[in-house]
Amino acid sequence: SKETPHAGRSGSVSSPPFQAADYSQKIDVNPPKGTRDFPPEEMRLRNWLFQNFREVSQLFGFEEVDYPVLESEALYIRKAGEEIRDQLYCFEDRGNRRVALRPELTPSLARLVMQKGKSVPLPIKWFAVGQCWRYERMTRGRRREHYQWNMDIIGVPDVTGEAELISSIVTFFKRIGITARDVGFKISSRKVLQEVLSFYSVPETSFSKACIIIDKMGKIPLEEIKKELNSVELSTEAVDELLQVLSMKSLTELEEKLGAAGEAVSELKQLFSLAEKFGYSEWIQFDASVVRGLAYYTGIVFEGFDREGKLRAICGGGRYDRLLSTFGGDDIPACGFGFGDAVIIELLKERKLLPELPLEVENIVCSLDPDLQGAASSVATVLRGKGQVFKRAARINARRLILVGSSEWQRGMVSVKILSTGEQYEVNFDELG
Ligand SMILES: OCc1cccc(Br)n1
Repeated sequence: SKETPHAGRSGSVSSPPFQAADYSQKIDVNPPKGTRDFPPEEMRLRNWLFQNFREVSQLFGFEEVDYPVLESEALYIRKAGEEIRDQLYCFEDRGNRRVALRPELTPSLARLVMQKGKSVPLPIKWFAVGQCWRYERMTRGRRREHYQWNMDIIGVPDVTGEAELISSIVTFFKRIGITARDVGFKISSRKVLQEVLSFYSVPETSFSKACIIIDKMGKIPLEEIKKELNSVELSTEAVDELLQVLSMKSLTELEEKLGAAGEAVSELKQLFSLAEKFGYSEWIQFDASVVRGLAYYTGIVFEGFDREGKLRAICGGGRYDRLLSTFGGDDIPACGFGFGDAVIIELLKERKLLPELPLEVENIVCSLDPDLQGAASSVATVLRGKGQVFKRAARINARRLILVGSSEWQRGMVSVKILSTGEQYEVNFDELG
């Protein structure tokens, strides 16, 4: 572009604070790699999905919160080798601060809970729907942003928290036509892992790293998994024992292995018993291989999966009782889940359950005479004032066409045409509402 010298206040010439637009090159009209636009039709589907997220959250008595998309990078610097850390969308801002586009919402929630301290009575029940980011090499062509629905309960130490969270997700699935034949929840507890590793006096510092490695099972070769577990101080014997336990799919089998006295088995049994009471037993199954890929989980973990096995996990969550202390705060028991906006839409498409969301319009107001534009505006304003929603374009399936014609207007009347039936009648302008 032609550089126009910018005479600063002192009159000296400095380089312009910005490059003037260069109109010789057409800009790339696509959004940045890995991101999406939401034109009207896609936006209606997104609003429908988020409305269901919000209504279910409020049905369970949760309050909506939100946080900045941009957070201090420090919130996400965990040393457990998580994928989310490797893909952090981070940079140094103009104030030389290390910042990141949030890859998840839970650390922001923990920060806000710490900020609020004792001013917020427990239990806290908050939900959020927020855009989250990752910077992934586009080789895999995966998205770099998605919207995540989160529900979190802070201050409830027992598994009633997790039971309620799973119930809220089941409620959501039912509202949008998904049944237990389409989707299930694999449920386990990181205390299973902890109890096995404690038999082999594996250092506590290896626990989170071991969880992250195990979460890669099925994604990388088993030999690689074993090697990585050895590298975080698990003996070959401990690894073999662990892999054997992780293959368990029955609580009875687990109880035979670990005994009934430990927290892992007792909490899982309590959760399955509560599931009976909530009426969602058919949706859940024990699966010891579920550990989830976030370092801070400390107890029950769960993930929603599609029973046809075609899609990635639909949602996931669990208990994270020690997240606040990793930020220097006092620990408060907590559990929560994240539910992305992409896989669920893929599932609805698969199951032919996408909702029909035509643009709905009540009225189109149309003046038949250029001199009646003002009158048409008065009619539109009255209709709007009465909560009527209308759009002027003729290509949308409005219910009524309000015609402001000269002869009728002189009699204080407007014509109303019901587009679906063709029925037409006159209405006194003063009685429009
Ligand atoms: O599920 C992990 C994740 C985090 C941020 C953005 C996207 Br897309 N995916």
